[in-house]
Amino acid sequence: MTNVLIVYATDYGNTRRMAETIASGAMSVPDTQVSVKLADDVTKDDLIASDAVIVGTPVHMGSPDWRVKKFIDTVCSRLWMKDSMIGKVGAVFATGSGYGNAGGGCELTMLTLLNNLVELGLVIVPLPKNTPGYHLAGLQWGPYARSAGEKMEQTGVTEERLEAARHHGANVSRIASVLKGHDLFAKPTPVLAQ
Ligand SMILES: Cc1cc2nc3c(=O)[nH]c(=O)nc-3n(C[C@H](O)[C@H](O)[C@H](O)COP(=O)(O)O)c2cc1C
Repeated sequence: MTNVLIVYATDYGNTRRMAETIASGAMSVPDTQVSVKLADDVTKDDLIASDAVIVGTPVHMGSPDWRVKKFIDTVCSRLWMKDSMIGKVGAVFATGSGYGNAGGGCELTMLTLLNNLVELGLVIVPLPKNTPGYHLAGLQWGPYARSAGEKMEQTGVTEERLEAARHHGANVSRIASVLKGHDLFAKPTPVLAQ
């Protein structure tokens, strides 16, 4: 069984909708168990039990939601210190209103999260540009869905903007199932470890 943990924060439900869509994509892969949790509720044990962690956030002033950052600083950091997450799989997603139609900081937001996941030693799953739905809601870093329309009217995340997210979940699960159980990264020698 491959355990996929999806962590997110939300105020208005857009990022939750995306999290649930990614979960449905992951669950479409046989032998996958998915847990979807608010960043505030995730424990150290949730992370240890996972084979893949997918972190999502609304874009807030060009950066991740503070609750996601709190999760990184309080829960992930303890495992970072112990090297407990090295070799698991990681991925990100985001929603935003995208003021100016140029993303409104979504790339910086996703890169910030990816940087945190790389710090943990996770193997990152990107979103290839030939993914169905990429042209509407994709970036190479992961799915990014606008929750507003051309005139900044609040449309919510529409169904067509969720297609890439569904594939992202399935991609992560498939990749985690292949990597799971393999100990591939170099280890410190006993001398260096002392
Ligand atoms: C405090 C705050 C700051 C925001 N800053 C940005 C921003 O910099 N760029 C952007 O595209 N959208 C921004 N938004 C819009 C949200 O990212 C967008 O509405 C998102 O889909 C909300 O997700 P949620 O429904 O999961 O809370 C901001 C929203 C709030 C509440």
